[in-house]
Amino acid sequence: MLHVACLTTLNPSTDPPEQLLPHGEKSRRAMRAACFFTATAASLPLPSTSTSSCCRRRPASLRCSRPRRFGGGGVARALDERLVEAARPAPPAETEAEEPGVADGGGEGEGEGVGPSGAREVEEEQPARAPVRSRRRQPEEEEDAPGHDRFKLINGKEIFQEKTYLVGVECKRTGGSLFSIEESLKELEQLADTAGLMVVGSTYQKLSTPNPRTYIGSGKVAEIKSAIHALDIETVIFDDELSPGQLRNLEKSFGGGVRVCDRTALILDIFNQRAATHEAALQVTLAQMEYQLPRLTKMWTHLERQSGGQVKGMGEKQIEVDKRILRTQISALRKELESVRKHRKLYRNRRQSVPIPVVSLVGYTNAGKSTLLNRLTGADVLAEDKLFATLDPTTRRVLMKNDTEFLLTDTVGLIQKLPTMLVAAFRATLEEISESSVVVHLVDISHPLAQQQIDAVDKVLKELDIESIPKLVVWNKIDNTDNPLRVTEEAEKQGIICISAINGDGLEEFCNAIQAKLKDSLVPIEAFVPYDKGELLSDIHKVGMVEKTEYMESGTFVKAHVPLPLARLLTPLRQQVVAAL
Ligand SMILES: Nc1nc2c(ncn2[C@@H]2O[C@H](COP(=O)(O)OP(=O)(O)OP(=O)(O)O)[C@@H](O)[C@H]2O)c(=O)[nH]1
Ligand SMILES: [Mg+2]
Repeated sequence: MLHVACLTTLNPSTDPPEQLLPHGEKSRRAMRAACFFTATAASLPLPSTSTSSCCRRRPASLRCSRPRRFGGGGVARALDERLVEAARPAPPAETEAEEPGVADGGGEGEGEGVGPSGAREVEEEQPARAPVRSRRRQPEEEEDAPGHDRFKLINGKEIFQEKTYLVGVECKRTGGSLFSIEESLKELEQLADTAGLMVVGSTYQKLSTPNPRTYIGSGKVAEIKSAIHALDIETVIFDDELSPGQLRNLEKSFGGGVRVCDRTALILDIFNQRAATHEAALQVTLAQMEYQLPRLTKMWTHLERQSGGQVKGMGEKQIEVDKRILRTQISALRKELESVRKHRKLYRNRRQSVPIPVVSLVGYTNAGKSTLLNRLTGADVLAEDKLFATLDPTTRRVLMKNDTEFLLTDTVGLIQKLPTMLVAAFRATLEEISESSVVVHLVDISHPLAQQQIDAVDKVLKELDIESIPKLVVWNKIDNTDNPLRVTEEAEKQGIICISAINGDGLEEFCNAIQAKLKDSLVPIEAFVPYDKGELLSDIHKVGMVEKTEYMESGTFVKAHVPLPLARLLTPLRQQVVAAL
């Protein structure tokens, strides 16, 4: 079971969601705290998996280098605080409600280049508080609590829309980026929206190289700090992956409980929100833990402070303990994932024993893959105008007009700057693609960045090493283009099929093109099928292309193109041809 982990509510069963939100003047911060859920299986001991039906989740379980009093942190924070809770000595009764101190950080570049309101003052400013409890809002609270209108229902869960500011960097040196900085920020905004955040502003900076301490220059840091105050920002998201040190330094510079995270954490959070199966949940949790490992901070300096420095160095030691616990969890998760994968492989092998060719749908997120699968097979896969609607591959049978069939597999959507740990985590899922007979690269041709999206997908496909599999490029959403006729003409010139998965245009041509591609992957055979093996003949008709059949005294002579597994199965009958004729 995938636990819903409220950051300071370590046991959902003992902290029922009915517990009340604080309201009145505490409301804004308190609300952030109260909705601070993450569906990540990040608990100690080893997380188990399956989406919890539990109530409210905090949006974007975005990392935070240190525990906070309110809001903040998501998965990373859940891990941090869990580790603190698991290992901290029982406090005396009157101090029970105290926050376990804030980290001084530690790690590269720590504390350097911070703004005038240094981290320490900011930390001291934060008031002591009672442990944050997860709870549902009571109806009577709805109107009282300022910001109640910022709760949004996403995937059946109530998400608090944090005010978010986006930051990008255009690096002159690295160049070669598929997307311009404006385009990339626009996509980041879509990702933030998918995660349930409320984007209220953005900025970017052109740099020859990113600042190793704060990623952006000090002037930009100051500018963002002003925006944070002016717009009441709660979360700042960077468009590129930040180092643990950069994250910490930025949080210190911005101060005031503002959360800083990066695109990777945001994507991980969306995946976490959307993981619907055991395997997907395991994969996402593993990726999140691996992301978090180098970002664990020493949270134990509160002990050093409390004891007047007598336990100096304890924070240092504790971080090692925390890391060890996390590593143990990671290796247990890997083992669990391995066994889940073994099961799936068994299932796949069974599927391969039915010699129906498999066609994989790949493409940029939101290209319309699930819509196409649903349209062709009557499946009921979630298709919506959000990024990463699909995480798990779904396979369905498509019956073509001439009674031949193939299996169509919908896969997880791809995106530029896909976090490497996610590619690694989802490699096994993506490997299904490598076992298909044809790969369909579905493109949202109505998207202004269609070409960049094509290039980004090709880049990942190259990594998967599947170039030997016949590929069919299909332009989808033709109905959504300004000039469908001109686009179709252009497509014809390039031998590309145009479809509209939503209204069904071009689906017949699509199926014919699949059939032609499949033929490329079929093996020509001639076989003599005895009448008592009639089911083999019907398999040949179903999955192959029959050129000639001749009914003879004791069986049928057939000349056809069939998938390799079936050709193998027919080997003895192929040898009988000579004898039969
Ligand atoms: N106008 C138009 N919209 C489409 C078409 N096909 C899909 N859509 C819409 O595009 C959005 C995304 O569709 P999905 O099928 O979820 O896309 P996907 O490729 O499966 O997305 P991920 O699962 O995120 O990778 C939905 O709102 C669909 O209704 C089409 O042919 N025309
Ligand atoms: Mg989908």
